[in-house]
Amino acid sequence: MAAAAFLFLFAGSFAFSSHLSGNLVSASRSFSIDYKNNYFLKDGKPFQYISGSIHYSRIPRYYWKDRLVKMYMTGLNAIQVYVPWNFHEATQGVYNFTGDRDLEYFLKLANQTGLLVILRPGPYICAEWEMGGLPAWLLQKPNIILRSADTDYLDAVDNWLAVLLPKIKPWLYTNGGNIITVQVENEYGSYYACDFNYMRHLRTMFRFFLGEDVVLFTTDGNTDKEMTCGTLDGLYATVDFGTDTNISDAFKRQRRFEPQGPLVNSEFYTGWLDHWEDQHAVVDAQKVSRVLGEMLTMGANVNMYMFEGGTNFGYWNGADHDTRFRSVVTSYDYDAPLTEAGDPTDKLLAIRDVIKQFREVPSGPMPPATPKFAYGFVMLKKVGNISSLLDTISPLGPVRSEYPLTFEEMKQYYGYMLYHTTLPQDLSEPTPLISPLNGVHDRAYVSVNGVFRGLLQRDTALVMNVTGQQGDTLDILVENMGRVNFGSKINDYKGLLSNLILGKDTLTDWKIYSLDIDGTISQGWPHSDNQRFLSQQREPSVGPTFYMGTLQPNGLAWDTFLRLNGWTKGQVWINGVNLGRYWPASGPQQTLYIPGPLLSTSLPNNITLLELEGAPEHLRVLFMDRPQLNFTAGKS
Ligand SMILES: CCCC/N=C1\SC[C@@H]2[C@H](O)[C@H](O)[C@@H](O)CN12
Repeated sequence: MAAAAFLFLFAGSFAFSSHLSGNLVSASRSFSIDYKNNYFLKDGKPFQYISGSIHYSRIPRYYWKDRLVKMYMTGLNAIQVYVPWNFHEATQGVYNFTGDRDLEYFLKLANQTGLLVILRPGPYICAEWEMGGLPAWLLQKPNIILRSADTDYLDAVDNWLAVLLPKIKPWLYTNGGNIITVQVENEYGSYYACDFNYMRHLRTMFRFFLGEDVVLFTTDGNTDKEMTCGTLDGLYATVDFGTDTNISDAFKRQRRFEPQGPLVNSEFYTGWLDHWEDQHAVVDAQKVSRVLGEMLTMGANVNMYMFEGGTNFGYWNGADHDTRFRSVVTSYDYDAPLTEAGDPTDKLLAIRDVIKQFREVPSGPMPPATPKFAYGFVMLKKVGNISSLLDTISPLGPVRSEYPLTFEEMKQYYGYMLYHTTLPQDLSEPTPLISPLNGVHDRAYVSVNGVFRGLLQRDTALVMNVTGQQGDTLDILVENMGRVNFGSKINDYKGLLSNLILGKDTLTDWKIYSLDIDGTISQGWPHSDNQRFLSQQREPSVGPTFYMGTLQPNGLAWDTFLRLNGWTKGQVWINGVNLGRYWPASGPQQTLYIPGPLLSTSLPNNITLLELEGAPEHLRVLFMDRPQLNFTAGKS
């Protein structure tokens, strides 16, 4: 970025850094490390933070204050917050800090609630978030080396940080705000690149925009290799570990890299994440509170990951790829002290009892769970299968290509894409349709002449049989199930990454439809032209099909949970808002959380479902007043 632009931005940020919300900064505010006495100093006095992770990107703005107050009433004095780059720059060069993306409003609410902030702006954040927070448009540059000194990557990072960091600077504690420390990158030691030029570049950028005073730190998993590649002079090294790690061993490892200074566990796991088809992860509350007490007794600073998990709305869930691709579920409940819906749990009460032994906990009642309502059953009706609705959801029509193009080549980064071609010859016998290079990313729903025939799936279903006649249509809907957010496979391209072979024929001459489902639904479809569907038959379909229904208002807009009993897998929208993926056929998640503020108290609430495989005969959905999981899902 041009030096003049930097200087302009720097001067600008300086002009605002001298005060915040009209209050001149008193000279005594400071937050630093006392290396002699091994603790943080806040305004010159010893300070131990007891913090909890909360992600504003996973909670509707309306509920931010509710969650923050509950965290404060638990006795926390700080929160830890990620900034997902792709949440704010989904399109390159277009920045969004409004509504549910209003970071500064979130910081202001935390400040008003009496909570300090440990900010983690990445640029990579992991977090079971799509591509670990990195924007998918980075993949436009073939062979880009993410999280490295790759110039294409660093150019994009510099442009992003030049927008984000000046917004953060006025919120630093020394400038009158509540941000006490700032993390650089995220568990970099776990990443294969181990590129110190990259980490030095980030350190330079953070210092340039945030100044010399703020405490910058790193967090790494608990092995020497991770600490070796993840740490850097000038960035205070911290560790992360859960209840099954020996605390002394963990902090001895931190001491090998920080012989002096405060002990810090930046991510003390209070629970864990869930993948589709896996068992629901839980962590024992008594174990969490006991280990927390042991660390606080040692004088350690602890951040509990997560304290409030929230939801992966829309397409924001991430994925893992160890032995195989595993997509993270829509709920980020994380078995955390506050549930996905922000309800206090016994785990929270146990943690509060521990914190009382170390600091004064605010007096007064813990705010109660938000009210939930069981609105009951709603009958849906079929709108039509995807192939019959392309005029509506793909108004620009197809891109023709000899061979398949990826989502990134089509410049659509999330959701679904339709690949259309025709059968090259008669197939009277079942003929294998195969992705020899495992190129289906991630799940493909295959139809012949509009009739659903089955699916292909990354890593686990590379072949299926097809029959038909020459010239029959072959429609393949490909779902991006969330980009890998950890490890070397985060450059996770989506779509049909390589050719499909049918029998001995390589399939060619594709029509590829970018699908703007979210944009179309947000403009009122299909409810806006429901005359067209009034006579719509009720019979369910198999294969990718839209359904619609209406939840009649009852004067209440309370939280509720959508149960899709008998449905298979798909996506759901309510009043145009994408609630996320459902997959009750696999679990463990069985319901989708619907925050009450998304509902209307007086107007019909529009429900739209994209069922990818098979709908139940009854076409019913159920609004319940509690979540449901199936604990039997997944491998034994
Ligand atoms: C064994 C893999 C460890 C990967 N690290 C994880 S899994 C859950 C958490 C979150 O992703 C968090 O964003 C990471 O920093 C640490 N962590």
